[in-house]
Amino acid sequence: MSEQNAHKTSPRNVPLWQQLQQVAQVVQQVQAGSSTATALEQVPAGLRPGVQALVYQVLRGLGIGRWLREQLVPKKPAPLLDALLTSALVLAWRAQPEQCGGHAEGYTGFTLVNQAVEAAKRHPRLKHQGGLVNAVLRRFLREQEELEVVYRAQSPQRDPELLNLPRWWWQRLQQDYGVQAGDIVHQALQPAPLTLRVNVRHLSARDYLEQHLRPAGIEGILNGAHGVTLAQACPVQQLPGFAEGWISVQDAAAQLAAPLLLEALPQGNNLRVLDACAAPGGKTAHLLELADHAVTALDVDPVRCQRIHDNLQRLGLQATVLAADAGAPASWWDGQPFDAILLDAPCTASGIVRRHPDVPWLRREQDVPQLAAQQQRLLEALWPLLVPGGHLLYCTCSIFKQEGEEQIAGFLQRHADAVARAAPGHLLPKHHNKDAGLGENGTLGTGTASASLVDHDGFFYALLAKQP
Ligand SMILES: C[S@@+](CC[C@H](N)C(=O)[O-])C[C@H]1O[C@@H](n2cnc3c(N)ncnc32)[C@H](O)[C@@H]1O
Repeated sequence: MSEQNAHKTSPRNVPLWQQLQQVAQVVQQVQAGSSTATALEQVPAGLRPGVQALVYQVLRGLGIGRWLREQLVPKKPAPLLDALLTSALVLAWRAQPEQCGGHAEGYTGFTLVNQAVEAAKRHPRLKHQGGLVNAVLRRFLREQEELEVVYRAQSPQRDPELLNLPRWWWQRLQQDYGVQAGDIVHQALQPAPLTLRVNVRHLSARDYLEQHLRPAGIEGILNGAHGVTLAQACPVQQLPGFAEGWISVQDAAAQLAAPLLLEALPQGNNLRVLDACAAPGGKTAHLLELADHAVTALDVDPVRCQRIHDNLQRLGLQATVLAADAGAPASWWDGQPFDAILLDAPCTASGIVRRHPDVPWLRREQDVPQLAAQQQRLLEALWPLLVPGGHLLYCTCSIFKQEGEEQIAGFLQRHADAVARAAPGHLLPKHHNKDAGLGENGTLGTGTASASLVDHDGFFYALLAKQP
């Protein structure tokens, strides 16, 4: 279920207090280190879409929520009560002065507070805390203006949104991007739209939009060479041609990978292409939609390899799928060099916070150097597998420079036979209809490939040619 429409499919007769109980449960688990997706699996299916929408809204305001809870209840409550109070405070804060926007639309701050109190009273583990929840939230309603003044005064640039990410994250963005950091946070805290990749083996993105979506009453815009971004998200299974393999869900920045690599290759078919970190197979499939090459799709996780199979099957495409560690080629490589390698390396995912607002709260500061070391290990292990004259496209869905620009600068220093070709470098998240003017950034970037993107996540691309 996409986020945008999730609340609309919730049964209207589910009272808010019941949803808030589930929200508190999920937020408690995320605060304890679980991903939102895993925590949502325990929510009854009928409640899940609406609960997900509220949870995402809470996560996008978690910095404010935690601060408010600390002001109002300085001694940290037990985890579930803490999660209920924090969630209710975020939603009520967002509702000010009278009405809550976004996914909790239609609820006033007073309704939210009443329903949060009800959620506590009717919960077996919180029923004795109803009085406390009532007192805390009503005090918030009385004091919210003063609280906002204090919070704003101590926020970087007096902008409360900037602390809706962990402080170390904000500091890293400032270190990497200086004055642009604030814009990046604002873009990252917006919900992402649903973007489709159209399979050009069947039809063009324009034909799909004009001949299939619009006649069905579904509005969208072209986004990049093969992308369509929908005005309103909906379940993809309901879209024309999904079962037939016409479309896949893929952010527009991720759709740059396959064309960037293929455009660097000589004309012809059946070149040996390695997709080294391939699951669930989005970029593998795009490569195969665009060209007839012999693609090996590798992933260390056998369960995720099954998803590559499933995706290729739906799209009617074929690759050799291997479950193996790309960093240990001795265990899987047949000794024949590859003409091209795509390394979509594991990373912090700092570029896709729009879609996964739990990411900043699950990551720890020390993950950045650890993942950078893993990326370096993969680059070093794969470079010898590339034929002289071949190309390696390195990408991550991170905007942290240690995982992008700095990673590649170090690689180029260590490898005299590697040359950086034109590639977008760091792409910063960009929301359609926002004129913040964010675009490419970084010394390695050229920006041409991304010029036609109207909305996309943050990403990094570097294209390396191996000197013959
Ligand atoms: C960013 S995701 C790849 C997304 C994929 N390229 C797509 O477009 O659908 C990174 C993947 O790297 C895999 N991975 C992590 N370490 C790996 C390793 N040492 N060897 C191979 N795959 C690895 C993870 O299991 C994960 O599926």
